Amino acid sequence: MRVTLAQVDVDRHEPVADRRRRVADLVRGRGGDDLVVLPELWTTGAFASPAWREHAEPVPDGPTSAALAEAARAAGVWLHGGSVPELGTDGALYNTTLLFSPSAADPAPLRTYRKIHRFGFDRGEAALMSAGTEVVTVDLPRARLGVATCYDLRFPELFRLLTAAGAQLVAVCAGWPASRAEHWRVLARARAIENQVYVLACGSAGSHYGVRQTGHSMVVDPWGEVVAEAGEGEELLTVEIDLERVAEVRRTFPVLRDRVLGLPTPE
Ligand SMILES: O=C(O)CCC(=O)C(=O)O
Repeated sequence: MRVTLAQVDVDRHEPVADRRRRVADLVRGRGGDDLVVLPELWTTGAFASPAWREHAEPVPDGPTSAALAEAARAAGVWLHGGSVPELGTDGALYNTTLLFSPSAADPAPLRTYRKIHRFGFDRGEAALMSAGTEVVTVDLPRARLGVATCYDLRFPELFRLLTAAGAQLVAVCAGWPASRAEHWRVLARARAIENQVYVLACGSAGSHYGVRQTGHSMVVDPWGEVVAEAGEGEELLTVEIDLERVAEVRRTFPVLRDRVLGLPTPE
């Protein structure tokens, strides 16, 4: 399975509409991939709280959903479209991941995940956005993908629920600050090791609203090895994933079977 993490530079000086076009073009060029993953809140920037409401969009009737759905179909790829500030029908804002199937004939061409753990303690996202409540997995043609966003990475119980729901890969879109780059690296590996899943951790590049981004998107295998890692700038990180590796690690080192507190063992 060929996966590309698109570590987009989210510069506040690039107008949102221009970046939307640029990213849709980038996706359109990814024919041959099985899955493309974008970062968190890449239209505005993950720390651009003053701009979120202005650029919030309804889902699925907003401009980013339309542009990405078209691009995913044109490229014939599954697309994890990172996340956008969603304007809910209740008037609230959500940090919402958009996942597109390449087929318009799919009965559910767009699935969504609203970020559960909001960052900022009592400021920023935690104050301005509402929390999602649903744990989401999506069946790709050859694998079950779990979905998490940025700060969610700090909550192992979410990843355990995704694993119990059968996820073999977990995509984490992020806008992780460079000041905590080491946490990004360690937590992505920890979530992969403890759940024996691939972690596809896609961050953004650049600097916006005074927050320099970590970059360093990475693909971590179910043994915790970093199989590919980006630098700090905008970059496409493409990697071939061997899904057999999940079964192999779980078979040869069956730690998930030894859990005594809680959830059922995944298949
Ligand atoms: O947990 C962190 O250190 C960063 C989280 C974050 O930036 C976010 O969720 O937007």
